[in-house]
Amino acid sequence: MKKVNITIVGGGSTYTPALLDTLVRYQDQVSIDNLVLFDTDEARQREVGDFAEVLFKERYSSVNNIKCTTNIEEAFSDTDFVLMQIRSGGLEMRKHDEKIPLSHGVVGQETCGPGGFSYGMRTLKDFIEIIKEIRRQSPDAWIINYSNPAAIVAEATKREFPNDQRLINICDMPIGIMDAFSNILGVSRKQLSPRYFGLNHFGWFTNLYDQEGNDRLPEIKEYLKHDAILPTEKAMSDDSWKKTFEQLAQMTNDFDGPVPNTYLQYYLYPKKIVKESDPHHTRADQVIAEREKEVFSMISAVKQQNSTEDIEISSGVHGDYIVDLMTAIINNRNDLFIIMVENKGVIENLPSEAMVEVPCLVNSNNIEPLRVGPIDTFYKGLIENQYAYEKLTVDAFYNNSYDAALKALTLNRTVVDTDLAKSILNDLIEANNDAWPKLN
Ligand SMILES: NC(=O)c1ccc[n+]([C@@H]2O[C@H](COP(=O)([O-])OP(=O)(O)OC[C@H]3O[C@@H](n4cnc5c(N)ncnc54)[C@H](O)[C@@H]3O)[C@@H](O)[C@H]2O)c1
Ligand SMILES: O=P(O)(O)OC[C@H]1O[C@H](O[C@H]2[C@H](O)[C@@H](O)[C@@H](O)O[C@@H]2CO)[C@H](O)[C@@H](O)[C@@H]1O
Ligand SMILES: [Mn+2]
Repeated sequence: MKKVNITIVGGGSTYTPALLDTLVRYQDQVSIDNLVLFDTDEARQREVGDFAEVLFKERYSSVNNIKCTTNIEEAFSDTDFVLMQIRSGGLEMRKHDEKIPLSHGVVGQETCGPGGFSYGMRTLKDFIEIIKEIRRQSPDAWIINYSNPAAIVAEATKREFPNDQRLINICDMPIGIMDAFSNILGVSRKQLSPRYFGLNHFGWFTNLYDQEGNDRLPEIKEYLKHDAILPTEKAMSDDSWKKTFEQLAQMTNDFDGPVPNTYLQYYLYPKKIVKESDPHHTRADQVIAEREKEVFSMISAVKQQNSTEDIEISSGVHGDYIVDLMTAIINNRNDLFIIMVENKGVIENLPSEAMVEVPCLVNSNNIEPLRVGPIDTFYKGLIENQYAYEKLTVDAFYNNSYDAALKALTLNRTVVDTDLAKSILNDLIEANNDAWPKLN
């Protein structure tokens, strides 16, 4: 098997230990030569690097070299795969993204509404610079991006790198949802083949075929008429994720048609979401107190005993999905993944240039979207509105345009009112300061 060099950008991410664990578990499918962790936060990355040393020495010792660097010029030479999971501004800035909109009575969320807008403006600044450097050092590397807000990132990267066929934006939410569905159906997720359409964090399942070709989605819809579906993953076992999955039942029953992604709750029930949010303690506070703390305690425990034995390296679909995609490319498998791609007629009655999220067949040379065809008025209307918001956000970034930013936020279903959009935007500008381009 050909050996590959892998770089993880956001080496200090809370998701990196589980991703490394997945790479260890998949060593019969992907053989690693050199592994690089790149992060701007040296202390944070050192911790994950120390963890990697112990993990690989114990369970994957054939890896030639593991390097940690904060020097971007050292990160990408001769790399084959770059896996990206950066959080520009960290969880501290996520608090502002969530709390500022909530202080105005608007949904405060990591990737949706004004919070996603704010996070997007920060991310693009860092992200584009990193991709340029990757392409300077390793023009043929595959770049698989998880960094959020993925919809905004995908729209910007399409504009900035229009001919780059090896830059892939993905999200694990659809398969996180599929895991929960497969649990109800008693079928493993990998035996289910989804049909899905929309934008990132803004899509719907239309079918869920099993290996005999039967569509099992009607069973899910029937189930949701009287029972809630709960997340299956440990990473999603807390109350806020349970609540999110519970809302899926109402969303599915309120509208006749396909089954929505859980993220649609922020757009379809914004008043309810705000009412149930605590503007002083948001998801960012919870992640800092829980996931971040747990991951770094786990690392301390591994370092202390110099072994991973009997220590649970909390994993979920996140690591598996990115590595499954990587191995489908390496091994030319033609497997199906839900990916963000340029529409180009896949969803017949949406703009050709929209970055849609649809099932695609992936092999060593191609990412081939499955045709969706035309979609119904309700979904078309929602998606066109949301895509206009995404485009204007990217316009605001590239043109340093306050006007485009105001139009983006006014269009967003979580805001709507212009005066409200203006107040939120002004507060976000102040909080983000130099982390955003200056808007004129
Ligand atoms: N697409 C998806 O479905 C999906 C799923 C889960 C997480 N995510 C995303 O993954 C990312 C990581 O999440 P997290 O909770 O682990 O965040 P985190 O803050 O724990 O980790 C992110 C890491 O990125 C580093 N970083 C920030 N800016 C950087 C830059 N310019 N260059 C290099 N490194 C940089 C930080 O120092 C930090 O170590 C976020 O963007 C999150 O939204 C996406
Ligand atoms: O609020 P957070 O930081 O816990 O999560 C936000 C992310 O939520 C989704 O990711 C899920 C993922 O789908 C699931 O498989 C598991 O790994 O947990 C993640 C959440 O912890 C979403 O797709 C991401 O885009 C969000 O960043
Ligand atoms: Mn996602």
